[in-house]
Amino acid sequence: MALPTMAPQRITYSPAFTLVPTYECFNRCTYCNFRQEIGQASWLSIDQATQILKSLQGKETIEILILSGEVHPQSRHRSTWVDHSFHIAQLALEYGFLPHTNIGPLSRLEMEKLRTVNVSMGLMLEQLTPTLLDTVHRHAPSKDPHLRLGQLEQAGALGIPFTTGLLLGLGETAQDWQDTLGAIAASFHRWGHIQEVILQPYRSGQTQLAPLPDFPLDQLPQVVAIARSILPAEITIQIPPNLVNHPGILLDCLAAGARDLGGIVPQDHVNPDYDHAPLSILKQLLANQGWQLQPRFPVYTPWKFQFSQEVQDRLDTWYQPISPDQA
Ligand SMILES: O=c1nc2n(C[C@H](O)[C@H](O)[C@H](O)CO)c3cc(O)ccc3cc-2c(=O)[nH]1
Ligand SMILES: C[C@H]1O[C@@H](n2cnc3c(N)ncnc32)[C@H](O)[C@@H]1O
Ligand code: MET
Ligand code: SF4
Repeated sequence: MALPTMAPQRITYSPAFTLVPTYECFNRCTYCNFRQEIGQASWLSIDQATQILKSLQGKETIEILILSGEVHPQSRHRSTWVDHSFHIAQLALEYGFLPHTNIGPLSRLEMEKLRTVNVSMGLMLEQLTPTLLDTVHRHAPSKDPHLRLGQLEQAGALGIPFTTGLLLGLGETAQDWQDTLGAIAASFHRWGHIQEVILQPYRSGQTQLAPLPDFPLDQLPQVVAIARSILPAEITIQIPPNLVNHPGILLDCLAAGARDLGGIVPQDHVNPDYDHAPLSILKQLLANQGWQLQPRFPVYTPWKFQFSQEVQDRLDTWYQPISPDQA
């Protein structure tokens, strides 16, 4: 008798493109390969953004990921920076894409403004332990864990679909992983807004202020298993395949409960030294183990959230109405 064949399990990714309002950043996270010194980088102009968005139309891109260096909350340039990020997201919507913004911690008013032009937003919690404020985050006020946890709460109170995550390998302990994951789970239980948690292994690059040893990739499947046991089932665990560039470990992470590969982008601006493998290679690798790689939107359950009319109209163009004979 033939054994019943298992239907292939779905693994998702987001066909994305990253736009960077500015690489200038007032923080100095010692591991960052993205930031540039203030006054040394030009900002992305609206004209440049328009050209890029036009060139992406009609291809596979769905999500425009807006990642930025940060302007100090008390700087007189702060509102210019927030407004600029707003206009880039608005432009992305106009050109037919679904924007997701992660530009650092925001005041309530700033978050309320940006939500009107984003389908989801994000901020990595990194790690909850305050000890990192004496080491890698000594000169990064935005990485205060209380400030960042407050952002999860603020996004929850505002009902914004949210992505967060852990940066692994900063000098934290296994207990710190559990504490950070526990705090994310607690915020989700209060508000129900966290859709995915990224487990991002630190990988060194060419331009960080102070290199750290790489996070030992062979420990990642164990971290995925811990995360799966702490996080509610509604939260998807995401791992970046360009940083987890060892096929056996990538598959072990899926076996341990990771179900998403995040934004697959032509160029990862945060980790410019780690290109993504071609999609066809990833698809085949996963298919060999009975996993089916499929694109997804940057918001998982849009019917659970309220959006601005502008965002809702754009979402409606992507979500095909279900016809009565399909229902
Ligand atoms: O390609 C990347 N996408 C990154 N993404 C995007 C992510 O992979 C997903 O595409 C989006 O969250 C959409 O759901 C982030 C999103 C966040 O909210 C916070 C941090 C990151 C970090 C990265 C990153 O380093 N590289
Ligand atoms: C956008 C997110 O990218 C992550 N990030 C910043 N620098 C690195 C690096 N060298 N390796 C991996 N992730 C990094 C941080 O977690 C930040 O919040
Ligand atoms: N500056 C933001 C943060 O660290 C997002 C980009 S990091 C490369 O949260
Ligand atoms: S990780 Fe983000 S906050 Fe830290 S220096 Fe880089 S751009 Fe700035």
